[in-house]
Amino acid sequence: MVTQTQNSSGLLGTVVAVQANFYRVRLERPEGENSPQYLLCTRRTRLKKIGQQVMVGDRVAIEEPDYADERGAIAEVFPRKTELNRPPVANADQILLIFALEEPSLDAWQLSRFLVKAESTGLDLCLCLNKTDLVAKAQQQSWEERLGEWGYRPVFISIAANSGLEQLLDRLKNKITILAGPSGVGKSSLINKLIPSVKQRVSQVSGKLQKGRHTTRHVELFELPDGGLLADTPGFNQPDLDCDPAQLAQYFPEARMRLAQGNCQFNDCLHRNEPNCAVRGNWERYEHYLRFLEEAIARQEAIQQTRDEESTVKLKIKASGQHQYEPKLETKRYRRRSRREKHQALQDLYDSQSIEKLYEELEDY
Ligand SMILES: Nc1nc2c(ncn2[C@@H]2O[C@H](COP(=O)(O)OP(=O)(O)OP(=O)(O)O)[C@@H](O)[C@H]2O)c(=O)[nH]1
Ligand SMILES: [Zn+2]
Repeated sequence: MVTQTQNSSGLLGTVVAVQANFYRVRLERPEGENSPQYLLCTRRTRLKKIGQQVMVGDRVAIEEPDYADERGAIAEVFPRKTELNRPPVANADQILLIFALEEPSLDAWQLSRFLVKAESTGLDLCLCLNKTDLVAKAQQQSWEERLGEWGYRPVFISIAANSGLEQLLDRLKNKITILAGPSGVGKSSLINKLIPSVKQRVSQVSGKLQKGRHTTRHVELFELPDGGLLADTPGFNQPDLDCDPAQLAQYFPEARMRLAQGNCQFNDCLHRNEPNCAVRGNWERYEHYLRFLEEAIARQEAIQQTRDEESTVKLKIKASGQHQYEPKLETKRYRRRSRREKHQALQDLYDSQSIEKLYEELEDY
């Protein structure tokens, strides 16, 4: 447990953008009306030494604020409620998954894949369907019913027609939300709509933070007008399902509900052909489950195989270009020497006056 820092300023904030060694921090309680709301901070050496990373979404304590220059130093990172690696965001409360009803047409398989991926993070999930202006009411209702069977109650919006946005904003209030969804569904349009003032685009304030904007590792948090932060992530069309096959059923609300009502005969049931399975049945996405399961198993097997091969064989490429695996010879393992041991070795070399050896040692010291 990290205790509150002893720093005199008692200044707390949330990291809203990270780029290289700089962190843009939004202050919780700006000092005064004219003092800055954001400080560009570095990370204290002490944090580097203990390997404490700072992520977007982290709640931090700041030392030595320089309001004139809008600079500061992060002295402490508070324990995280949640932590996601891809995208790298700390303390996120939920994922806002956005799809369009048309342009591009809503595809059940693609939607299902994104839903499963989102469920696998363990964060809450809010599904939003955009572009209601492009479909007839009946089509919207049919999706509403269908998704209800899947276990989801989507928020229907039209950014173009300005509809449903109040309801959506309500779901985002005072939360850290990660925005995700395929290309072309309206993610950028939504950000522009919800955050009308360009000034609120937190990373635009600084040239330094702007550079990495469209790289996959770059995440920025946008401040919502009524409180709350929205993390923009790059669009992707086919999320990889890299989850544990045994966990997959937990990422389908329909399967979760069946497992809550009854048990499978076998504890390690994968819900395929096993006898007395509580999950197998006549529900629409059962075929999605089966296909994703095969994918997750294949992925796991491929990883295992690569590991096995790496540990026992090495790839040799012959002059003819032919690839051949050969058994690996036992590699000599070097034990990492402690600093004290290294120091002693240097002292010995110095004493023996072997200058060349001494230089060699100094290079990796
Ligand atoms: N008809 C209609 N078009 C919309 C709506 N919302 C967004 N669009 C349009 O959809 C297109 C794609 O919107 P973007 O906001 O760029 O989509 P995106 O999800 O950010 O796409 P990527 O940047 O590729 O990830 C644009 O031409 C928008 O004008 C809507 O509610 N109705
Ligand atoms: Zn089962």
